[in-house]
Amino acid sequence: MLRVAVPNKGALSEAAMAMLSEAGYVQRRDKRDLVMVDEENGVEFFYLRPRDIAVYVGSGTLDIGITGRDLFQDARVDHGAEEILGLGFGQSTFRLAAPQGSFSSAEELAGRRVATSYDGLLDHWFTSQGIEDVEVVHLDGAVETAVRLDVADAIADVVETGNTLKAAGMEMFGEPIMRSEAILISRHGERPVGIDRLIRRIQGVLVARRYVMMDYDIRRELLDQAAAITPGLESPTVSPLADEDWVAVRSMVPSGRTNQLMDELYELGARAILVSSIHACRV
Ligand SMILES: Nc1ncnc2c1ncn2[C@@H]1O[C@H](COP(=O)(O)OP(=O)(O)OP(=O)(O)O)[C@@H](O)[C@H]1O
Ligand SMILES: O=P(O)(O)OC[C@H]1O[C@H](OP(=O)(O)OP(=O)(O)O)[C@H](O)[C@@H]1O
Ligand SMILES: [Mg+2]
Repeated sequence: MLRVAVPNKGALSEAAMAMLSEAGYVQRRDKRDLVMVDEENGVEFFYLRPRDIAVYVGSGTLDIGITGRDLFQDARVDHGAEEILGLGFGQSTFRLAAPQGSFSSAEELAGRRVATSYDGLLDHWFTSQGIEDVEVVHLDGAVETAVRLDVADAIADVVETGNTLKAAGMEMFGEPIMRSEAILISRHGERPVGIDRLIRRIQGVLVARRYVMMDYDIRRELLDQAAAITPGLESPTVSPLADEDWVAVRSMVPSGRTNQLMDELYELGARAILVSSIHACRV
């Protein structure tokens, strides 16, 4: 059986389970369940702390898992596991922050103390930037309070809306250290049975979420121009209409651009433009 790691709580848990359910896998109903066997699909799901998932997959105990890119880089098991796919949820940035007016660039942190829960990631980043003698202070959470309590001069933490920092009287400075989202990770090189099918199913969910189906009618002589607006994944489907001067076109388009594309098509002369959502797909 394929052994899959799923975040058991925190910011990624619900969305990860929703994505797996959408991909046709059975997920646990009770939050206390640690393992769920999906007999029909030949997959065993293990519900683990997202921070630990990189370790399980990196060591080869589990075949594939969902975690955060920031957590994966923090765990530094890159030699054992690799990112296969960004999943488009759990988006955040990892940023430096300090009480208003304290610092304006990362370079000013040389010789200072910076608190974080992501010390592996932060240590590595300071080294890569050539910023020396930074004392990285590890804290388990609630990092925003570290400066007020004088265990650090600045912090580095996950920022989603920025509300937590603002409420703590802190401001961000410097460029983001990294941009994160939930990712699928697996062991380098190995392809256990069933893994390709799971990846394909997840890719199907991503495409179904990111694309919609667009249908329209267009005069035959304008088809090339219309196809350039909606090229589809491979190429649009073109069907004849009873009126030989017109054709019907069907194409997948990015869901975020639907209205712009409809405007462009209408202005070109397309009519009966319909948009429908994609329930599931395999690309
Ligand atoms: N608003 C957010 N707060 C925290 N993590 C977020 C947020 N949005 C996205 N994430 C992502 O979720 C992951 C962190 O998950 P989680 O919150 O479970 O970890 P944790 O903070 O270490 O755990 P806990 O808060 O339970 O101690 C990271 O990959 C992070 O980038
Ligand atoms: O930018 P925002 O939308 O405000 O979200 C980011 C905050 O959320 C997380 O904290 P969490 O609730 O996980 O607590 P923790 O710090 O104890 O992990 C993270 O550590 C930030 O503090
Ligand atoms: Mg947290």
